[in-house]
Amino acid sequence: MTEAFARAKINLTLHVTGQRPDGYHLLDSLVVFADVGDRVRTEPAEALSLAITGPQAVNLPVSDDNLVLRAARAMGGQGARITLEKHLPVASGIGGGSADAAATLKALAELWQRPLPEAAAVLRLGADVPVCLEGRAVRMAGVGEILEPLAGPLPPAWLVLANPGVSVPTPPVFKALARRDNPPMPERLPDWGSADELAAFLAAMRNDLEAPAIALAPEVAETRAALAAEPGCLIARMSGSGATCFGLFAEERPARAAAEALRAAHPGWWIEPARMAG
Ligand SMILES: C[C@](O)(CO)[C@H](O)COP(=O)(O)OP(=O)(O)OC[C@H]1O[C@@H](n2ccc(N)nc2=O)[C@H](O)[C@@H]1O
Ligand SMILES: Nc1ncnc2c1ncn2[C@@H]1O[C@H](COP(=O)(O)OP(=O)(O)OP(=O)(O)O)[C@@H](O)[C@H]1O
Repeated sequence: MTEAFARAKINLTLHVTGQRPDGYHLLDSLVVFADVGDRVRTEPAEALSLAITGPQAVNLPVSDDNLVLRAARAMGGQGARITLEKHLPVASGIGGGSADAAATLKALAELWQRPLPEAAAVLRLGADVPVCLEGRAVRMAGVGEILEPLAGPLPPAWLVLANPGVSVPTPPVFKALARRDNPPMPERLPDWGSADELAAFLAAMRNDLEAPAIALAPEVAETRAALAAEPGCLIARMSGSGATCFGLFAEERPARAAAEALRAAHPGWWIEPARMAG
């Protein structure tokens, strides 16, 4: 049996800087990971099969186009019994499907003793799959295929992730963008010495998909404001194409307290405190 962890991907910034002739958008994004996610387990079997368990399984019926099965097919046509333990909300801007695809590639590469698919095939699974396969903080550019390491390690920090329970499909959010030629981040990213310094940098940056996402799902604005109002929250913003928002905290204790308070105030929301992972 092999197993891989599919960590949530968080876009601390997401600048949309252009559009390719094929319609895909050019991005400039500071991507980190949060220590919360799905689990992919694989066992040898004659045929390829998928079972989905876990608290979010109710929102993801097994289908042939599940990213786990698409990833397995991209690895070659052998058999395996795959179990996906689903914790991340579906279509929520934290790359759950992409993280599952990347975890499946890793778990099957080990089970089948085969190499990973070539970069183009990985990207075809989804724009976020290359960064999820990389699995550490990077500056992401192109349509998601250019991954630049950061100058130094990220400062220790905690994230509180909050999703108001609305699923937001990605294509309409890109479509609703007012401008597609927004400025990128500075050419050189600073070497942040603390969570406060990181927050100050983020405050001058953007997620360009936030305004179009709020136009489609106004709950995003409420979620961001609820996080921002929690004591110790240094900055709050939407991740990816939404609707999940993150709050950045310097310490574990206020992050956990914020998550508890938000759960009490919004029983229908998905809320998780997690260490920010570099
Ligand atoms: C918004 C982000 O989450 C930021 O990390 C990603 O760019 C989206 O990654 P993803 O969900 O893996 O995206 P895909 O499944 O490849 O694409 C979904 C849809 O999003 C749009 N899309 C995605 C990535 C990109 N660079 N430009 C786009 O315009 C396209 O309409 C595409 O049909
Ligand atoms: N294993 C999977 N987990 C989640 N969604 C999946 C999976 N396989 C296929 N999908 C489909 O992919 C779509 C996007 O799911 P995902 O959870 O990755 O979105 P997201 O969090 O918005 O991603 P991103 O941050 O990359 O935009 C959903 O509509 C879902 O039906």
